[in-house]
Amino acid sequence: MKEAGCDDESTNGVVVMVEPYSQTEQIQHVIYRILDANLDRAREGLRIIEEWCRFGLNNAQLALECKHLRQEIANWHTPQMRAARDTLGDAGTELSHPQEEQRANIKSLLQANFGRVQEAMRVLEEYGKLTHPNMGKAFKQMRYRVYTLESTLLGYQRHQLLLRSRLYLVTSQSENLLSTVEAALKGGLTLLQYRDKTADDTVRLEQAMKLRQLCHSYGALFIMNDRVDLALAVDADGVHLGQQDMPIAIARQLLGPQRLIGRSTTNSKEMQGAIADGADYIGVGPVYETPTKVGKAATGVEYVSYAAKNCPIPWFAIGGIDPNNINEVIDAGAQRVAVVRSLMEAEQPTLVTQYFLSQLYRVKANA
Ligand SMILES: Cc1ncc(COP(=O)(O)OP(=O)(O)O)c(N)n1
Ligand SMILES: Cc1ncsc1CCOP(=O)(O)O
Ligand SMILES: [Mg+2]
Repeated sequence: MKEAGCDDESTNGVVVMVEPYSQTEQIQHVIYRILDANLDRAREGLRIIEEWCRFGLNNAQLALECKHLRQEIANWHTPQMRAARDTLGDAGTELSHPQEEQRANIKSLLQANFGRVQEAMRVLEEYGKLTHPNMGKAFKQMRYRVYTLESTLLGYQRHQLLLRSRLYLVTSQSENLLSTVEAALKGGLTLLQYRDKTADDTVRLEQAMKLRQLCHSYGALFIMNDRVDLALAVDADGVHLGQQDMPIAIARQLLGPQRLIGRSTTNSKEMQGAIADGADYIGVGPVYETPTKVGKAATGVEYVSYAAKNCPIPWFAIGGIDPNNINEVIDAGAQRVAVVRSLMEAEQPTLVTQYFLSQLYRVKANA
């Protein structure tokens, strides 16, 4: 800010005090500087997000929304705001937080930039109200568009990762729960379901939270078995629901469109129902009888062949699948499988994961 009253000019030896900037002008100048800095900040953040939508996800629609937002922001950037810029005199240019120097992965890079854009828009909304009657309203609307963009982008990334996942580990109770899961993640696992039918909710919550963090640190998806409430509580990527669990429509209302919902199916009728209800993926089985699901009749590989010909959404053959019969399941048409004991009871879960994946990647994915 210019110091008030310090400018003077000499005319014919007579010192004439130049009218200092009025207080109103000084404040206006400061507001323009704030608006200028935050208009730039919002555009820069959006550009970083746009590059990922365009080159990382090949998603023209999301990239276009970033571009439209950037253009709309640019329309508010007036010459007076640009003229108020004083980079050398800006005490904030040297300030940076250690967290800004590090980004663990794309997810945290995107999160940081969404945060930056939303913060800048909030500043523009508030200070904009002092400058133009419509600026506050315009930036409020844009801020909500950015929230929607963030949630759409997250949902899109989840679906993409689901499509890429060939192996699904469903957990069982184990003293080595975390180390076994981590070993599988090291072998390339990208999809995990936490399943514990008997533990207290306090234990489930604690384990689910740890597993979600672990999965996300490896860039894998984390799904909660049976419980929509726990899925929300630990910010899971989705939930797996059986035929006796909550109806998909209600789960969808609670979870929103961006989280994944899986459904168990044992026959064509259940498969068609799950698809009609909007499941993101289905379980197909138990293919073989299994002590993990006592009393549930095996469907045989015939149902796997039926799914291969008729299921348009991602599906996972499940039930009694192990390294000895995986090729029989693949020959029946499976491209994705889910297992419990084969990994939870493996001596070397990393190697078994790698073996399963090597077999499953031999076949091309359709859905
Ligand atoms: C991938 C996958 N498929 C099927 C199931 C079984 O779900 P459900 O029938 O609800 O039985 P429980 O797992 O709740 O005992 C599953 N969990 N995952
Ligand atoms: C939960 C579930 N649903 C159908 S089969 C099954 C259990 C599969 O376990 P395993 O891989 O140990 O046979
Ligand atoms: Mg269930």
